[in-house]
Formats: sequence, structure tokens, C-alpha cells
Amino acid sequence: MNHDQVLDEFRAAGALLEGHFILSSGLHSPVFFQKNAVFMDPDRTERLCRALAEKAQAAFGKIDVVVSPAVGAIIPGYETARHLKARAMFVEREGGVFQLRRGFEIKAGERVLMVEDVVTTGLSSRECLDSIRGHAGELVGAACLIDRSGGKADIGAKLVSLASVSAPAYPADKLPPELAALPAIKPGSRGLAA
Ligand SMILES: O=P(O)(O)OC[C@H]1O[C@H](OP(=O)(O)OP(=O)(O)O)[C@H](O)[C@@H]1O
Ligand SMILES: O=C(O)c1cc(=O)[nH]c(=O)[nH]1
Ligand SMILES: [Mg+2]
Repeated sequence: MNHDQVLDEFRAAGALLEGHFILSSGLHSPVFFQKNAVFMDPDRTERLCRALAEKAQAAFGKIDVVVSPAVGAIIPGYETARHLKARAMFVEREGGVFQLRRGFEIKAGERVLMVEDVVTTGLSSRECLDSIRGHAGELVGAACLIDRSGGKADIGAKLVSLASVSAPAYPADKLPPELAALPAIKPGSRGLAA
């Protein structure tokens, strides 16, 4: 699946939103990839994650375990793992820090791939990778559906993406006037009260 086909899947799902969004990192953006509009369609999710699994396998070889950061990456992590014939686990925030819970266990020698839905600054990816590094197993790399940093985010591991896009994102005190004029919404889960 090429770059345009990936973006066409998001467009067809109504997942390419325009407005004023506060991202997980606190940056503000006029565009948002609402991945859940994609993931509610199992066939569309299968097409994208099969392509991501093929790309990850070509880059990293055999993968035994996929670990994804909750909430957004649970579904693509599971579906990508299905195509890789790997086990699927997720980390979730406990006291703000990503942890493997629910009996998830990585065994010594297992080859681990981190799967993220969307990468912006790479902060969530780095936090997820830090958590994985605290366990047994060999971290082989990372994969995401959309890298909206256009390849600029440094996650401290090799990252393959299905589509790389340079999407604008601004600190809160540097908003262009046309963006500042719009009401802001924060779609993600970081910082939500329990
Ligand atoms: O590269 P970053 O700057 O970290 O931004 C990308 C992250 O933001 C979103 O998660 P979010 O924390 O909004 O919650 P969600 O997974 O529940 O959507 C997305 O799922 C990535 O995990
Ligand atoms: O940076 C984010 O929080 C983010 C951006 C985006 O386009 N989609 C998403 O789910 N999260
Ligand atoms: Mg997330």
C-alpha cells in the first residue's frame, strides 16, 4: 500500500479532520488524524495493518511480540500482530507511566516490535519503548501507521511508517491567528482524569 492509498483510507473513513486540536504533546494543530474513525471499520483496519506488518517484517525480520501504547494503538497493535503471527500486548498509564499489566509477559529472547497509531513528537513512542526496555525480550524497532512529523520525530529506535506527512503543529503561545480564532478540542486520552 503506497502513501496515497494510506491517506485515501483515512480520507474515505472521514478520519482526516480540520479544525483546532490540542494534541497529546500539548501542541496545537489545524489537522487531526482521527484514527478511531478508521479502526471502527475492521476491513479497512485489516488492509492498513496487513501492509504495516509486511513493512515491519521486511525491516526487522521475525517478530514474536507486539506492544502498543493504550488507548489509541491497542487495535492496530492487535491487528498488526495477527498478520505477523505474533502475540499482542499493550501498555497503559499507571500514575501517568506506561506499564505492562493484565498478565502480559515478554519472555527472554523474544523479538519485540512497538506499534503506534500516529507519531507526532514521538513522546508517547519513547515512553512506550522505555517501558518495553524494562522487560525481558529484544526490542527490534517500531512501526506506525502515520508519522505526522514527516520523519523528524526521534523516538530512539528505528521507526517504519506506512505514511509520512509533515503536518503543522504549534506551541500554545505561537498560534497563527486563524487557528487561535477557532475553539480547541483535545481528542486523545493523555491527561484524562480517572
Ligand atoms: O508522538 P506524540 O506527540 O506522543 O503524539 C502521538 C500520540 O498521541 C496520541 O495518543 P494520546 O496520548 O492522544 O491518546 P490515545 O492513544 O488514547 O489516542 C496517539 O495515539 C499517539 O500515541
Ligand atoms: O499528536 C497527537 O496527539 C495526535 C495527532 C493525530 O493526528 N491523531 C492522533 O490521534 N493524535
Ligand atoms: Mg496514543
